[in-house]
Amino acid sequence: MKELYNKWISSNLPSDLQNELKTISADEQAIEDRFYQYVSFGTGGMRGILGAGTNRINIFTIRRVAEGLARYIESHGEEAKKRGVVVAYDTRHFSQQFAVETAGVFGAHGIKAFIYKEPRPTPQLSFTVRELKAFAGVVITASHNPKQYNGFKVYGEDGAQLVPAGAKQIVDHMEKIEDLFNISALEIYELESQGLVQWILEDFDEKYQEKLFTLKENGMIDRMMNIVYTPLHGAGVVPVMEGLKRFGFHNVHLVKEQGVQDGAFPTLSFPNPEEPEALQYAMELGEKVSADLLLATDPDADRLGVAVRIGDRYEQLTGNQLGALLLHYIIQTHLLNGTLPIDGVLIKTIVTAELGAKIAAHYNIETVNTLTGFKYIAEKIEEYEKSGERTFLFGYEESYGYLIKSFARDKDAVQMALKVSEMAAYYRAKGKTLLDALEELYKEFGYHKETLISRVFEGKKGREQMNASIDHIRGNIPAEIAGIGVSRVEDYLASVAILADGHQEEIFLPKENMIKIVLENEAWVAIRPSGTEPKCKYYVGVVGGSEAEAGQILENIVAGISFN
Ligand SMILES: O=P(O)(O)OC[C@H]1O[C@H](O)[C@H](O)[C@@H](O)[C@@H]1O
Repeated sequence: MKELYNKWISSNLPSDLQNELKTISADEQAIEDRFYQYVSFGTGGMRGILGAGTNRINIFTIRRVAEGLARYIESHGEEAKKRGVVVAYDTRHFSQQFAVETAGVFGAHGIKAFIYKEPRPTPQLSFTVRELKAFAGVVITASHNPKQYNGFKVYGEDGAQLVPAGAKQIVDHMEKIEDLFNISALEIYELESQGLVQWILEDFDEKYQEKLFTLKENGMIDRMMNIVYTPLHGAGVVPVMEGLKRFGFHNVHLVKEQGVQDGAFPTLSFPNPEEPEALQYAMELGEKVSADLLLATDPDADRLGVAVRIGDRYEQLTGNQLGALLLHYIIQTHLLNGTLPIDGVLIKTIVTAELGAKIAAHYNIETVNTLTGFKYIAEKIEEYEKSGERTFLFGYEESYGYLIKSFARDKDAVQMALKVSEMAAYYRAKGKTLLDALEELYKEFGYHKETLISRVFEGKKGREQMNASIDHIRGNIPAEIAGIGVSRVEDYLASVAILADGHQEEIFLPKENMIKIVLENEAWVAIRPSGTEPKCKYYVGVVGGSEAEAGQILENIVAGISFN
């Protein structure tokens, strides 16, 4: 470890990295943490803490992944190189610099880069890859992680994040790179003079807006809806504000403090719309202006958080709730317009609640479940589009990711900010809030309640402990939880589901270290290691005949799970 450290500190490093390494010269643990591995390439590409070392995000580890991707593109021939790569970035520290660095590495391979001049959302990048028929896409972002993080997401030619098979090829190329201080990268003036870079912005803003506008449904809806929007210092601000205006919403209030693009995220510690803290400024402004609806997008605007006014306070919706509401609304508008496809399909992840699936079934719409990660939803969209087998209606996951129109192939918080506003206005015109609409769904399909419990397992040792803990669960499946019998156990690593009578069914999904236990009362518990954070995630979902009953069942099940 010390050898690597010495190699780094004696290299020509930018001063911030040099200083960081100097200050930890006597701290073995800090050195080990920075050098014991390369930042891994997981669920959403490469994501990690900014700083010096192989296990940090810095220009060298960025060049390494860019080089791996460049070699992967090269392996697909001249045509792929010419089609090039679209590069976008969010507002984080170093995001723009890393984007330019990435283009420099591509340039050294003769691969053309189309770079956004300003921070733009991840779904806009996805759209642009498709629009330009580029071979790949990159977004420099760490999504909703805190300010200390950054990362590198990779997109394929269909505009979707790479699934493991593609990612593995890039990792194989990365592993063959011997010296990360020796990766060639062209300077920007060289890229420009050789025609290897094209800056993009307004044209694609406009094209994206035109596509977004296709989401707008006709009909009389209440345009006076009072909306507060916060981009949480991120890239959502331009397209969301413009899109809302074009949709006809004029009573929109931007949270000014968080409308400022700033990678320090000075007003909050987690720019994650799942966190109640992320909506705090929006709630304060909402109270001042009496807003009906609060919207929050994360720094790369792929996730959307929503809160609804109830009396003198705001209630935040969960991803499961908003997903179910959106699906129901989409189906209703299709029914009104007579456009509901007979082969329509809802795509959701296995850790997403079943309310959406029940609504879909009620309207004879099939639900397809995928592994966790929007990339798997996108993979299915592509598959159905190519085969013509089914018509994509809606895709969503509990972690605040949703997509309606497939011009983007990642969760799109911009599409959703517009659609949720339209949906809220539609209900408002009927004298209802989104919470009223949700209550109606609960009455019809049962009160669904979910929770997510995370246990942190830091470092190398932590990962081993976490895997051991999941293995332990796998080997000791209980016969009941909180007195309720187990009816089905799904082991996604063994690709098998075992029913209470011992009957077995094969699971046709890629293997993943995940277990789902389904109980006799429709409740379920799923356990999986996070692919983006050092955490083990326990997802729990229940159904009850009333809000109180569902709450009680949930409480009992959580108390009945043994977290060893
Ligand atoms: O649960 P993790 O592996 O940490 O991933 C966290 C989230 O990352 C992305 O946003 C994926 O699209 C989600 O499906 C996933 O829930």
